[in-house]
Amino acid sequence: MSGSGKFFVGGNWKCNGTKDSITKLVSDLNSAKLESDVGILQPLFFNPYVVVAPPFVYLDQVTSSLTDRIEVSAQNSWIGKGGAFTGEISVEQLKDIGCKWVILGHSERRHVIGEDDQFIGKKAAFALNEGLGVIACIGELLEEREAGKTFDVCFQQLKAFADVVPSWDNIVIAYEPVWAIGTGKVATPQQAQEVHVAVRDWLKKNVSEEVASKTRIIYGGSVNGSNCGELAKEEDIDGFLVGGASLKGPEFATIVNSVT
Ligand SMILES: O=C(COP(=O)(O)O)NO
Repeated sequence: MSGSGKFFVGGNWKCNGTKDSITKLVSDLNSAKLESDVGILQPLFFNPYVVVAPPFVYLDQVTSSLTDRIEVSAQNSWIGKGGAFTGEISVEQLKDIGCKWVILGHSERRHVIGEDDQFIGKKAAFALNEGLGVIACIGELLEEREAGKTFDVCFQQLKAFADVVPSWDNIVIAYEPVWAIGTGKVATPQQAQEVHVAVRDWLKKNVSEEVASKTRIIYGGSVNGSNCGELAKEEDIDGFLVGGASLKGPEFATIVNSVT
């Protein structure tokens, strides 16, 4: 744990759920025992910072029913002010319904939808300027890792953020190797730690020592209630961005509490 004090656990629900299933998931989360409950002073110190990211259509349902121990994130946002942009959701609309965060640059936006580094970077800059926190995703494809290009790819994606963001104060970096997402093939603690160290070192060399030390770098890719403990022990793993396991309230609570 190196980042700014608090372990950060995000739940990326992706394109999953129905009104009923999300009502049940929210109920499970509201009744879960989370380490962050430990005393009101706890949030000032080392404890999980918890965020969940529902699909757009359920954001209002979740923000209006979820315990205030957990903050809500969008899974994407538009690159500028609202207006004639059919199908897009603006940052001001997300803030209007109580969103505090937005996930940007997720590999599914990069490799399924086709968003490029610069487009993602500009979205992040706009969201940050408008007061949302950004969970900035980076990560390599299997063939890129096998070609020894993991660091090159991650640094290129990082640079696209660094070139345009106004500040790093409200950014959490999520390292999510694409080959580990949804595959059950979780990175080993050593594999994840190696990239997290390289990312922190890149921040130190290209942004500042202060940003490098305070920015939380979280891991995503097949995290579950069984493997989270070993991963959480790594010095530079500051939390998780959880996909599939975040759709199961009790298991997500286990992951949140893995920091103890
Ligand atoms: O995409 C992910 C990880 O998904 P999984 O946990 O299902 O591998 N987080 O944003």
